[in-house]
Amino acid sequence: MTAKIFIDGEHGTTGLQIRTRLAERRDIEVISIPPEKRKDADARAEFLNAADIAILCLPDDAARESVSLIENNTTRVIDASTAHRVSDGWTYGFAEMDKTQTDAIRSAGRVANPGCWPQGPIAFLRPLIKAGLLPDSLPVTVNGISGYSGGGRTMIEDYEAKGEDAPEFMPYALTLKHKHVPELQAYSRLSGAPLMQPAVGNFAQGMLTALPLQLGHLDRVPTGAELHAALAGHYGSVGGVVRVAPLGDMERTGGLDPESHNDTNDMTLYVFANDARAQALLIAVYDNLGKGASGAAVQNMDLMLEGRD
Ligand SMILES: NC(=O)C1=CN([C@@H]2O[C@H](COP(=O)(O)OP(=O)(O)OC[C@H]3O[C@@H](n4cnc5c(N)ncnc54)[C@H](OP(=O)(O)O)[C@@H]3O)[C@@H](O)[C@H]2O)C=CC1
Ligand SMILES: CC(=O)N[C@@H](CCC(=O)OP(=O)(O)O)C(=O)O
Repeated sequence: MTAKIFIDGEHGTTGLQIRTRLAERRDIEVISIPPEKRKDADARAEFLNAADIAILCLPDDAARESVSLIENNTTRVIDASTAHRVSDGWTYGFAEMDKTQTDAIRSAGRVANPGCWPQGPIAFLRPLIKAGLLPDSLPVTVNGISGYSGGGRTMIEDYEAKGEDAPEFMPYALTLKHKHVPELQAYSRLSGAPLMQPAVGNFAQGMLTALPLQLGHLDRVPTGAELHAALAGHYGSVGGVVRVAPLGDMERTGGLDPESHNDTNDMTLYVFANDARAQALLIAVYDNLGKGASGAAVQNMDLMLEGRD
């Protein structure tokens, strides 16, 4: 039977992107709530309970409300918000992070779609810690830049109103309490909280995340080639959409254009290193609305459909 998909928040930034990605699909039926009823809890409950998979593209509180409105045990959920990413009973929707994660998503009833910022750092840290090349106690700082669509409708309207007067590069999360720190720590398997220093740029879409690593204090310092080989081995064996670029020995590269992966679900991991100084720099490039949000949601939906009885 054709699976019924309900996108709660279909008219927002993430929801619209998912709608577009599903537009040509004939193997599923997207059931859409009339726009004027999109905040009517009774109407949402009806659609949520009629769906085989509900994809929540809502603010956190509304996402929690949607889950509470589901009264059956047949509607499966993908939540794109931050509400359930480290909650019991939820499967983290980053398929490539472990060999077992794809199967876990296939059979899950509740999938938390990852935040855009943590995905790059987790893509590096989880396999490297697992391989024993980095300790879980490593002090980690993440920086990077995202297009303004990462802030949803309000930020998009704000940047588009300012046009060229909007700041080109604006660091934020200055309280050092960014909402993605808990999932980044949990799924990287770090023992301490990473320090996140995100920034938003005056471009709509696309992002990169960077992990500069000082490794000189480690008992055993991994070389850049070892870090690269471990990542290439991991992503070569898990399948999926994460690709490892050849080991970088260059002053600069156009591959690090944060907009270069726009409208795809791809992620490319770059490793740069100065072994003599025991330093490495790990950079991930992806689309905040692709692998960072809507692309990952569709990837997770497809895995869940494969896992249907
Ligand atoms: N943009 C991005 O890059 C990413 C976003 N996310 C997450 O996805 C979720 C959606 O974000 P995004 O699409 O950017 O946000 P938007 O603000 O663009 O869209 C949110 C949508 O939800 C609707 N909405 C708000 N409150 C309610 C409610 N109580 N009941 C029903 N609908 C409601 C909004 O309607 P209205 O506009 O009329 O208020 C809007 O259509 C958020 O949790 C966000 O953090 C995750 C990863 C990346
Ligand atoms: C540029 C910008 O503001 N980006 C958003 C993150 C978008 C995102 O991933 O939000 P979720 O946690 O809902 O997944 C921020 O840093 O708050």
